[in-house]
Amino acid sequence: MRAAKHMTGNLFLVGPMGAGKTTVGRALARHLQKTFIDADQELERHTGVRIPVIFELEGEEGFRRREADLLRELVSRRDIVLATGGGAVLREENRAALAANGIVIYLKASVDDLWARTRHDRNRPLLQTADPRAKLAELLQQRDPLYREIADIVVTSGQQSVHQVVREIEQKLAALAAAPTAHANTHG
Ligand SMILES: Nc1ncnc2c1ncn2[C@@H]1O[C@H](COP(=O)(O)OP(=O)(O)OP(=O)(O)O)[C@@H](O)[C@H]1O
Ligand SMILES: O=C(O)C1=C[C@@H](O)[C@@H](O)[C@H](O)C1
Ligand SMILES: [Mg+2]
Repeated sequence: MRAAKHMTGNLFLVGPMGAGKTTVGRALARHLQKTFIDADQELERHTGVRIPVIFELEGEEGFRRREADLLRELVSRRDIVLATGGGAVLREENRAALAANGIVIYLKASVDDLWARTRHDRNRPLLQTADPRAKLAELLQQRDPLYREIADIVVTSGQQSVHQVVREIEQKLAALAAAPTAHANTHG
């Protein structure tokens, strides 16, 4: 029998800052005619301020609490493509909610690609350090096992175009649908 997570129509993108969750997620949703939601943008819409301001006022802990509250609500939706924040997998509660309520897609990229894609953007408070490239590498090392833990599909976005990444996701989704139990993670 297909697990409940396969029946929700939900696709959850996880992965580090700059992997392309927002960009690929939007294109994937358009392609599959699903509703696109970006968790970071939803938080900004709810609070009326940018993410660095939430970090400034409430610290990372406050941001994580808001993120977990929002995710709890979003995973109950149906037929959405959700781009999660890069640190959404840190809380066990979030990982369980994502794994149980949709197909989880881990978007991977090398540290060099992540750095190239994030270096000019100042909306990522965790990268406002003396050595943001080293921070990206450190975060990836810490979080890669957490992304993998809940991933049904892993896609490397590397040098591929957004269109190519969407096509690869679509192919891997088809393979998963043909043999869901062979790929299902332990939360399914
Ligand atoms: N496959 C790709 N090829 C080239 N550039 C890409 C690709 N995917 C995303 N980008 C670019 O990389 C930058 C970061 O992408 P995006 O904002 O989608 O990442 P993200 O995973 O959502 O990051 P965050 O977790 O910080 O929200 C954007 O400028 C985007 O246009
Ligand atoms: O990797 C992270 O911890 C973060 C990634 C972004 O998507 C935002 O959620 C925020 O900047 C924190
Ligand atoms: Mg994003």
